[in-house]
Amino acid sequence: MLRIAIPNKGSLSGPASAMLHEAGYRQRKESKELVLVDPANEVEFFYLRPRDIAIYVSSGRLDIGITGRDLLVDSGADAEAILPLGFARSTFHYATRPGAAKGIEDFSGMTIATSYEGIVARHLADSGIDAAVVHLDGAVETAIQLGVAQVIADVVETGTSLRNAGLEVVGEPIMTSEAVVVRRTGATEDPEVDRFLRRLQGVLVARTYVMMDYDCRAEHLERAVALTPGLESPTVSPLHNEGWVAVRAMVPTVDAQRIMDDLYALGARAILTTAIHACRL
Ligand SMILES: Nc1ncnc2c1ncn2[C@@H]1O[C@H](COP(=O)(O)OP(=O)(O)OP(=O)(O)O)[C@@H](O)[C@H]1O
Ligand SMILES: O=P(O)(O)OC[C@H]1O[C@H](OP(=O)(O)OP(=O)(O)O)[C@H](O)[C@@H]1O
Ligand SMILES: [Mg+2]
Repeated sequence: MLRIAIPNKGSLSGPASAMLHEAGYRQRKESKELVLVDPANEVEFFYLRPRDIAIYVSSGRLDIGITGRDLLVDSGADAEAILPLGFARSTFHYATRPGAAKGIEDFSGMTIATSYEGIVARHLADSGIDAAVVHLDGAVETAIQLGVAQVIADVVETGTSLRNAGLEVVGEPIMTSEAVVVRRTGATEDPEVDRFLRRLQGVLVARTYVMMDYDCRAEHLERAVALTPGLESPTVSPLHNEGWVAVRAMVPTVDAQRIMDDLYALGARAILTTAIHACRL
């Protein structure tokens, strides 16, 4: 039975459970459930703190887990990201009060508050900056107002928390992050893990693509197919009306409306898109 670590709280928890549910796995009904067996799919889910997940996986006690790339790097655990999942996207930045530092080189001698000491200590060492790091569990933006630090290093998504605290970003992003599936570094191939990854990839594709069907005149087919090349190649079937064909291809959801306009302009008709609920490519 595959043993999988899942975030039990925070920004990663809801979207991770939603994705697993979409992939056909049982998920817990209430947040106090910490272990859940899904016998039909032969998996066991362990709901753990996202920060601890890479550590459990690197120990070999659990086969794989879902966590943030930043949490994986911060932990220093012997685990690697094997599939990006496209949610909990964020960047990791230094920030100060306006004018307190022109660049990160001005941080020497200052104190930096963060929940991600591992990332920050390594970045400072790599940049040759001698600054003190103080660990805080959260709400790090307030550390400057309360005089605990002159600089913070924290996750930024919309930037609202920084703005509300009157802070601004200094320097380039230290890293970008999103939810990832992690596995112990160098773990051997496992068909059960591959099946799990294929299911999640199916959800990612279903979320990113729609199926498009349309009819067009045979003489316009090449130009139409150039607009809808599909993932491998579109399906083309003859229509009862001579000189017309029906075309079916997957297209990226974000481009669907523009492609429909372009197909219509080419003379295609009965242009339909339908959602993909699940797939294996
Ligand atoms: N506002 C946000 N938007 C997107 N991703 C975020 C946001 N805040 C945190 N993350 C991501 O979520 C992960 C951190 O999850 P974690 O549960 O430790 O923190 P949290 O979501 O801030 O919850 P908590 O309230 O427990 O601090 C990291 O990968 C981080 O990049
Ligand atoms: O750029 P934004 O959209 O404002 O998002 C970033 C904020 O979200 C997270 O905080 P969270 O609300 O999880 O609280 P925490 O600081 O206690 O972890 C993160 O730590 C930042 O503070
Ligand atoms: Mg947080």
